[in-house]
Amino acid sequence: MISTEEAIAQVLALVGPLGVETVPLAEAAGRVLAEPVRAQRTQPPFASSAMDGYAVRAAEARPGMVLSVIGESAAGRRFTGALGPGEAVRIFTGAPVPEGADSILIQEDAEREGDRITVREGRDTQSYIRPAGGDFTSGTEIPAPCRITPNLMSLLAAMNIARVPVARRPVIGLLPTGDELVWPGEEPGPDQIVSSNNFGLKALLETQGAEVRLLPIARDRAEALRAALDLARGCDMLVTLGGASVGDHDLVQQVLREEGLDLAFYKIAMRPGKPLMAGRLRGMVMVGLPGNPVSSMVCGHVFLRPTVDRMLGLPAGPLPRLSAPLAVDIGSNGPREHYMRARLENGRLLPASRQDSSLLSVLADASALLVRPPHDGPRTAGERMEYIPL
Ligand SMILES: Nc1nc2c(c(=O)[nH]1)N[C@H]1C(S)=C(S)[C@@H](COP(=O)(O)OP(=O)(O)OC[C@H]3O[C@@H](n4cnc5c(N)ncnc54)[C@H](O)[C@@H]3O)O[C@H]1N2
Ligand code: MOO
Repeated sequence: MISTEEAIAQVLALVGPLGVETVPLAEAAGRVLAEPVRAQRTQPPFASSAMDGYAVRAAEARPGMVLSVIGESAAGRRFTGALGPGEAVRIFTGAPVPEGADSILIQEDAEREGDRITVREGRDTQSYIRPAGGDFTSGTEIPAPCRITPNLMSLLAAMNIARVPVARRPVIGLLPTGDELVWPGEEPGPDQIVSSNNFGLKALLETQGAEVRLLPIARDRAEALRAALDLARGCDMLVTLGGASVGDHDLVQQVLREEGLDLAFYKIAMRPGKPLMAGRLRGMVMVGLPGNPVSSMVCGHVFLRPTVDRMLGLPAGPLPRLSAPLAVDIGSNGPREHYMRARLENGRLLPASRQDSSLLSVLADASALLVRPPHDGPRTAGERMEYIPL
C-alpha cells in the first residue's frame, strides 16, 4: 500500500491542463481564467465626484462664503464649461468634475437659495474627488490562472473584457456499479438501496469546476461494465464507484484491465479509502473509488478536487490543512492515515463518535476531516491536530 501523499502525486501525474476556450463574459463566472487579460479602459475615465453636492474651489469654500451655481454635472452628462472664481457647479455622485474645481462641497454642508449657496460652519473638507485611473488604467493586467469569482466578474466587466479566455472544463463520467443500486425516486427492491455516491460527487466536482456525466448504473457483470465504458467515450476522466474491493462481485479492476486499463496503483494506506485505484484507460484518467459512501466522498475531496484543479491549469496538490486543539482524548491510530469525520466546536476539534465509512448522516454533520498520521499514538484534549475544513 502506498501513502495517501504518494497516491495524490501519482493521480496528479496522470493529468494535465486541458486547453483554453473563449466564452462570453456572462458565462465566465466560476470558470478559470486561463490567460492573462488586460483592461480595455481606464476607470474612472475622468476625475469624478464621490458625493452629491457642489463642485467648488477648496480655497473659496470656507464657512459663510456665498457661491453662485452656474450649472450641473450628472453621471452620464457632464458640465461642459469651466468653473470661475466665486462659482460652483451642482454635481452628483459619479459625475465628471468640471474644469477649475478641486473639491466637492457635500450638499449637507451647503445652504441653497435659488442659484446661490452659502457654505455652512464646520464643513467637511475632504475633497471627495476620485482621480482618473484611481481604480485601474488601460492595460492593467489580471494574471492567470485564477478562478473567476463574482468579485472578479465585476472587475472584468468594468474593464470591458466582453470575451474571456477560460480553461476548458474537464468532462467527468461517474459510473456507479452494483446490483443493489437504484436511482433516487425509484422504488428499491427489498435488498436494494439508493445510489448516493454519484450525486454527492457530482456536486463536489461541479463545485470544483468540472462538467459531470451521470452514467447509468452498471450491474455486477462484465458486459454491463463494458457497455458503460462505451458511454464514457469522450470523457476526460472516468470515476467508477464501488466494486473496488476483493469480493466475488468486485469486478471493476479485472474488467477494466481487460479493456486496456494501465493501472498506476491499487490500495493505499488511507482510512477510509483503502481500495482506491487509478490509471489511464482509452485516453481517459481512470479513478476507481471505493463503494462505501463516506469513502467515496472523502476520496472525492482528497483526490478528485486537486485532480480537477490540475486539469483546469490551477496549482494542484494536497488539500490545505489547518490545525486546532482537540476537544476530547482519542486513542491511537492504526496503520492507515485516518480522515476522521469531525466538527469544529468553539474552535476545538470534536471527532464523531461513530467513524464507520457507511454513515452519510455523520459525514453530512461534519465540518472537518481530522487527519491522523499512520500509527499516531494516543492524543489528549487540548493537543493541536491537523484538519481539512469541509
Ligand atoms: N475482505 C475484505 N472486505 C473488504 C475490504 C477488505 O480489505 N477486505 N475492504 C473494505 C473497504 S475498506 C471498503 S471501502 C469496501 C469497498 O468496497 P467496494 O469498493 O468493492 O464497494 P462495494 O462492495 O461495491 O460497496 C461497498 C458498500 O458501498 C455501497 N455502495 C456502493 N456503491 C454505492 C453508491 N453508488 N451509492 C451508495 N452506496 C454505494 C454498497 O452498497 C456497499 O454497502 O470494501 C470493504 N470490504
Ligand atoms: O477504507 Mo474503506 O474505504 O474504510 O471503508
